[in-house]
Amino acid sequence: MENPFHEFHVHKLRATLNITYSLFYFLALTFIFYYRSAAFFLKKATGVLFAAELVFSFLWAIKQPMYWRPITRTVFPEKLPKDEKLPGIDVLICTADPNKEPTFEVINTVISAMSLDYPAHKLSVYLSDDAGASVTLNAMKQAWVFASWWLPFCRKYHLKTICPQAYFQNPEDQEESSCQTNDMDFVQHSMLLEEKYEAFKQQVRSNKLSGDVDNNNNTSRDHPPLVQVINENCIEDGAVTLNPEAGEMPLLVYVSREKRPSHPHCFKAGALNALLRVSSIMSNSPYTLILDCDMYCNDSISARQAMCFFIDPKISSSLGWVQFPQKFHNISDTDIYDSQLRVTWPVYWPGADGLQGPCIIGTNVYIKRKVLYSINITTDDGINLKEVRSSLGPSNELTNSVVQNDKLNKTVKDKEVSSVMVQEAHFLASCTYEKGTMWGQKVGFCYGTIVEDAKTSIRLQNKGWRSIYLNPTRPQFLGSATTSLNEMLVQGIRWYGGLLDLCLSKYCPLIYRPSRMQFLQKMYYSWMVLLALDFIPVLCFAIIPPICFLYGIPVYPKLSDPGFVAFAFVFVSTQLKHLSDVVVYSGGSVSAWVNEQRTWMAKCLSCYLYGTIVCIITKLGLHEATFTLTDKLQGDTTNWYDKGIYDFRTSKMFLVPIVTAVILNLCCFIGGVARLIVIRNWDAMFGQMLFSLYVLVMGFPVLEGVLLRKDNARISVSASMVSTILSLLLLSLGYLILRH
Ligand SMILES: O=c1ccn([C@@H]2O[C@H](COP(=O)(O)OP(=O)(O)O[C@H]3O[C@H](CO)[C@@H](O)[C@H](O)[C@H]3O)[C@@H](O)[C@H]2O)c(=O)[nH]1
Ligand SMILES: [Mn+2]
Repeated sequence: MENPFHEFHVHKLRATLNITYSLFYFLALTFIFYYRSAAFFLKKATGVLFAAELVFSFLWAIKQPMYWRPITRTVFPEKLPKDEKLPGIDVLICTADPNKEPTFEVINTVISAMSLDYPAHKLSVYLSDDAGASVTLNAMKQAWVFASWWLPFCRKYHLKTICPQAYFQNPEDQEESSCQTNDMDFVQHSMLLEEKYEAFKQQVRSNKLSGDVDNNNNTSRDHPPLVQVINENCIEDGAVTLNPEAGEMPLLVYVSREKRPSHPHCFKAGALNALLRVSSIMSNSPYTLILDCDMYCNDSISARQAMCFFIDPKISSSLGWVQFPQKFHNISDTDIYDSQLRVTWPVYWPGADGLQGPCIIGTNVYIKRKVLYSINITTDDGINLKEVRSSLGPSNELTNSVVQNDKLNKTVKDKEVSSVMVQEAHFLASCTYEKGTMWGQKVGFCYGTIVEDAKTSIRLQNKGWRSIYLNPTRPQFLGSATTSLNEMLVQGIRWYGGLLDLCLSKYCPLIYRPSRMQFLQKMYYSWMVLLALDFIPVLCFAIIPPICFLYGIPVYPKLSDPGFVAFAFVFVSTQLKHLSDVVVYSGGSVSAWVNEQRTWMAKCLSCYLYGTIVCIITKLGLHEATFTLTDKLQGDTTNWYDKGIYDFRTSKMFLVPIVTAVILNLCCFIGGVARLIVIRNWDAMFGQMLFSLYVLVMGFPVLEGVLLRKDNARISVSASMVSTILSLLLLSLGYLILRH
């Protein structure tokens, strides 16, 4: 074999089918344009529809390259060199609010990262706590004690489920491990650990109850920096005692950067940059693993898997990051909101991998440290010290470590972090440190956005850094997905609004200069940042054809007209393509496909629409961008989600466009069919009738929520009223415009 560590496979058949499909689709679109421009001046309605079709086609076109070279990868971590030869890794984890992000879960993420199968002296774990909460700090200390028992257990039995909470909650995971070892010793050891785990859990919980007072919102926005190395020296007596035979443990550091109301804190990017600096002067590993606090390591092997690429001399010099997918532990069977983003991981991201590499998605990603320090890819010949210093800021320690790191894999790994170092770390975590430096611009994660991951990726890929996507069968990381309509919409507005905002800046992938991105890769990135604009065609298609149907105005060719075929092809094949993405490539069922269609329509009509609006008013300076954390506490919302019933308890504003579209189509469908029965021009109106019917089928849960349901998660009467009034307004407006 040519390459010992990894290999990849281009799905040639899939690619060929996709390219052929794109070609036919393109021809159909061309015909539609021809048809529309011929009839352009004849009717008012088709003019707007034509515009919507143009936007639709453009968005379709920029998405296509993602289908043209899908690749999947396999790694052989067992062939990696000996442990001494492996480079160090710093795990950087962020948390921001102990009330929305349960401390015990955050701590489980930390422990799972400490338990990665990697030499302990080459692994360091840093937690950034933006709230500066003492509960979190205390929990870290307790975690250290518990880890002193947990880590040897994981090592001894080569545990895969290295996150304690997951291990003790899922009996199958324990069984799987015991099958591997199959001995009494293991069972006893596991029971001992369970006792320690329960005690640890109680301790963290009771701490939280007594510690609530000091975690109000004020302290979270206004607190001094605090950096503390967690080890046996800072442990007070507790319910669990330290394991005297723990063996070597990874370095564990708690970092709470300084926050002051007068200083912008730049959300997660600010937190990560502080972690980058602090970790630089301590462990200074050449690689980092970025994790959200709600994403635990679900397997111990990911670090070695990532190294299979970084260590390969053929690709390592231009490889910036290795991205793993975001998978979730709280997905129900029906997954009505497509919370798992089903198609993204087996279809889109392998496609992006074939085009010089996927975007960073903020978590589950191994990034080469030097990439983030903006040291040019090509600088083999010396670094300009002065330049480095002026961009990194006044700390000499930091400059030195960065330069060292770049020269060779000289991981100065001294477990004894000196007090001088800790003092310097406080300086690096202060909120004035970045003043006058390049942090957030050319160094570290980018500021001025709420999607720091996408913006940073665009910057780095334009500089020529490549990336790799690895999607192993066993999910390496599991997180908590948003499982209520409200959470999903709030998160969606943040994502898609934030992405669109990039497109209206110099970071727009199509115009960014200078750029080393290839053309198809630019298209992939444009597709991503322009996702929100899908709402334009969907909104138009949901309103214009049905209203015209009601008033008997044809907007599509007659059924007997050959032109009908082009429209029918586009509509039907779009559905079939998506169906095949869901069923053939993502292992979903037909009902999963229906759910995805529904979710997509709901997203278009609310989060894409509002994301665009928020983006525009932010650009106009009428609104300040904020990072609204997702709620990781699963209250009674989970119940509805698990039962597969839509939970419509969200703001009226989000619901109204969705409900209006469905009510409008219902009215138009009933009225239109009545008219058809009288006038009998089926031939001319067939397309429109079918289209409205489709909207109604997809919108059925909405109709149910308005008309049939009596529970408290139904669509509120007021939302239904507003939507009905709005539909009537649209119908009257349509009447005025179309019939006069
Ligand atoms: O001021 C902040 C805000 C957020 N976070 C952390 O950022 C992470 C992501 O926040 P979350 O509420 O979980 O948002 P998600 O929408 O789930 O995050 C997704 O989207 C983000 C970009 O919008 C990416 O950064 C994330 O990696 C990606 O998982 C969490 O660990 C937070 O603690 C901070 O540390 N400081
Ligand atoms: Mn999250």
